[in-house]
Amino acid sequence: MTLETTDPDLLIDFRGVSLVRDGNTLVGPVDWQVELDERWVILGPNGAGKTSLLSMAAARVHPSAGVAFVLGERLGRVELRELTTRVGMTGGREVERIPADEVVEDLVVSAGYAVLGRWREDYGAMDRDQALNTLESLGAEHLARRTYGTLSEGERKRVQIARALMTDPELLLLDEPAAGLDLGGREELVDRLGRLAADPDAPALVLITHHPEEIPPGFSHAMLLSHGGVVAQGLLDDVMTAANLTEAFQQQIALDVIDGRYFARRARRAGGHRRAE
Ligand SMILES: Nc1ncnc2c1ncn2[C@@H]1O[C@H](COP(=O)(O)OP(=O)(O)OP(=O)(O)O)[C@@H](O)[C@H]1O
Repeated sequence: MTLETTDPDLLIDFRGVSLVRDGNTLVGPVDWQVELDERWVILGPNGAGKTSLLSMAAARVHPSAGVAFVLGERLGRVELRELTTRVGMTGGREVERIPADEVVEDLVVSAGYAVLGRWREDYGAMDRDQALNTLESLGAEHLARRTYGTLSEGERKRVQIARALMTDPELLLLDEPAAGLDLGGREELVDRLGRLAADPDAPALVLITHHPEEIPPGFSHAMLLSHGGVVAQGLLDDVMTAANLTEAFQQQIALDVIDGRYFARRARRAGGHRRAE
């Protein structure tokens, strides 16, 4: 591949990509390729550069250095706005601007028109059906007539994902979708995202999380970031090791895999074991 072209099977093709602000490198240089049917998780401590990397994949910002293709278009050579409608993203600033009195169905259906808090008369029956189907796929169809402000945090997260899916994006980026959820809400969301990951018609997925417990079953690849650099990336099982997590989080981490899920904790020092009575 030349600097001007990318493999058509790659939805994200980053080569030596960095994002620099005020002289500080927030992330990079990163080489990263995401294929059509891949489901990626990006994991790393606070400030590692996860959101910075995702904002370039979302075509929200241009890289400061390197060559970046998103959905076959080279960032810097294409109007970012042309790409943003093809990439769904949740967890960005837009979420804070959702009016409390917005009806859930309207919120989801209006995604196709990239508007917030504005109900248009000309949404067709097909749009409404698609919105209800999308809500249903996330187990949220019963919330369709509720106002957004009355929803629990877990319900809001599912509605936000439904809104992001409404435009049939080719790539869906989820920035900490389980943040702020209680145990039940987290497990419900992990289950829904696992089903999305298993759906062959679903877009390619990239999910940011701080916690291995939040990686849904069916995710295929992972990238571990620390201090703006890549600690490891590749197949999920190869990347999710105690040694890699220990390096990324700069403390001794022990890791268990139970029912295809990862559970991490700080490793006990020898002799430090106390049994619960
Ligand atoms: N516009 C900016 N100017 C300067 N520094 C920035 C800017 N945006 C982010 N940073 C810094 O860049 C680093 C990476 O931020 P980023 O939000 O990408 O990390 P993150 O891994 O998503 O963190 P978190 O897990 O806490 O959300 C942080 O140290 C942050 O303070």
